[in-house]
Amino acid sequence: MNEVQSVYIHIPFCQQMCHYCDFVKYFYNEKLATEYIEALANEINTNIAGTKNKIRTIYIGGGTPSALNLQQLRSLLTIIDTKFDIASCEEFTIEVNPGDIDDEKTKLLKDFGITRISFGVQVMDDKLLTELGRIHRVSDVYHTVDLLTKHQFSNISLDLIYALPNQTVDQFKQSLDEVLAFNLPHYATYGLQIEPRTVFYQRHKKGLLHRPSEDDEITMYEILKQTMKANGVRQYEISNFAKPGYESKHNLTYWSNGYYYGFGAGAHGYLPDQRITNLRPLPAYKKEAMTSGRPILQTEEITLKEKLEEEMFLGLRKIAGINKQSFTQKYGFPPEKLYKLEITDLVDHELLKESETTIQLTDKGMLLANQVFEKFMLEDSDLVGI
Ligand SMILES: C[S@@+](CC[C@H](N)C(=O)[O-])C[C@H]1O[C@@H](n2cnc3c(N)ncnc32)[C@H](O)[C@@H]1O
Ligand SMILES: C[S@@+](CC[C@H](N)C(=O)[O-])C[C@H]1O[C@@H](n2cnc3c(N)ncnc32)[C@H](O)[C@@H]1O
Ligand code: SF4
Repeated sequence: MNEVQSVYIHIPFCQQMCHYCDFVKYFYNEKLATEYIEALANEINTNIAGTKNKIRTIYIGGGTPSALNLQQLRSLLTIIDTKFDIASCEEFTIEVNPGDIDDEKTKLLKDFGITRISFGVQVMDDKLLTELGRIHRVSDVYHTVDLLTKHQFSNISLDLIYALPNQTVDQFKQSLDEVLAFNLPHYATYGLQIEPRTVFYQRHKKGLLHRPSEDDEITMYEILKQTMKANGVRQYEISNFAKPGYESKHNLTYWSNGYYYGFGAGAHGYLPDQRITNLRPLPAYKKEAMTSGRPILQTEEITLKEKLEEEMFLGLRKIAGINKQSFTQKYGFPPEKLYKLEITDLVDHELLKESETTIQLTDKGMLLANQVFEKFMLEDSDLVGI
């Protein structure tokens, strides 16, 4: 599909700075956030002509979109509602942090046609939450699930992080059982990454972070996969699990190498053959968004070589893997034409499995995904004669 399917909108404000997080975010401040929504409106209006444009998915992420106050949320949703046809949109997600929404905010989200909530829980243990620098507590999780249910939100995705400092395998199991008891249709579960520019990174460098062993992390991932399966929540991506029909359509745009707009500070977009990265610092973003409406840090042309590499890295993240026929339709030749040796080698090492129709990661391949993806990097000379 050669058209833009999705819209991502970034809200870079949080009530807290979690110790592990390096996404684009600032402490929430009412004035700053109001100015930001104005800048965002200008960026969207400059880049999207007309009104009620058809789009398959919209995702408001952050930062913490639910940190905005009622008026700011209303302004944001009004801009989106003017520019995009929400009624025909297949999935409209907003990220919500536990304890951040009340009756009024939840009703507003419902009234504006939001269909999916991505809920940032991380772990069901007050001590571990405190150590992560989170401000919510387990009781907030229960309260927010009740509120969402009361307002008839049923398409909820819950985020967990595992392999946290001081977390045992048993504690992880307990968190998993507790969130599965909510019986939600979607769970995203990430192994903790230690990112530069975070408190955890500094502690890690000083040897002060007590992370679980690699074996424990692998055990947690295996428990995760087994427990989800036993509960009828199917793995459809390395870190994502859903009941049938609830796979995230927005994220599937990313993993299918589809096109999307990215609006807001630090957001990235992928438009036909161009990757666009927005300015990250808030003052620079605001200034440019208010003047030119194009607050862009860089625009990169995506060459065929990069497109093919990304098709493989992103496609293999999906449990369904790469469909050879779809690949051939898109590029005019099958993946084996370019990657025959690599595929054979990875199959021999039990990192990939190949059938007539698909190429997929094995369970072992999922644990070593980055090593697999590396093998699909190309040299310009590989494309000669293609
Ligand atoms: C950037 S956050 C935004 C959503 C929301 N503010 C929250 O905190 O849940 C999106 C998700 O990324 C994941 N995440 C962020 N930093 C991470 C890290 N260093 N390692 C693993 N997962 C991380 C968390 O699960 C989080 O829910
Ligand atoms: C880590 S994912 C979590 C998705 C969630 N588990 C779900 O299934 O809905 C979401 C985060 O990725 C980042 N993100 C997603 N799309 C983005 C884009 N186009 N530009 C910049 N950041 C993006 C945002 O920080 C967002 O909070
Ligand atoms: S994890 Fe979420 S709430 Fe915490 S700092 Fe990152 S974006 Fe903000």
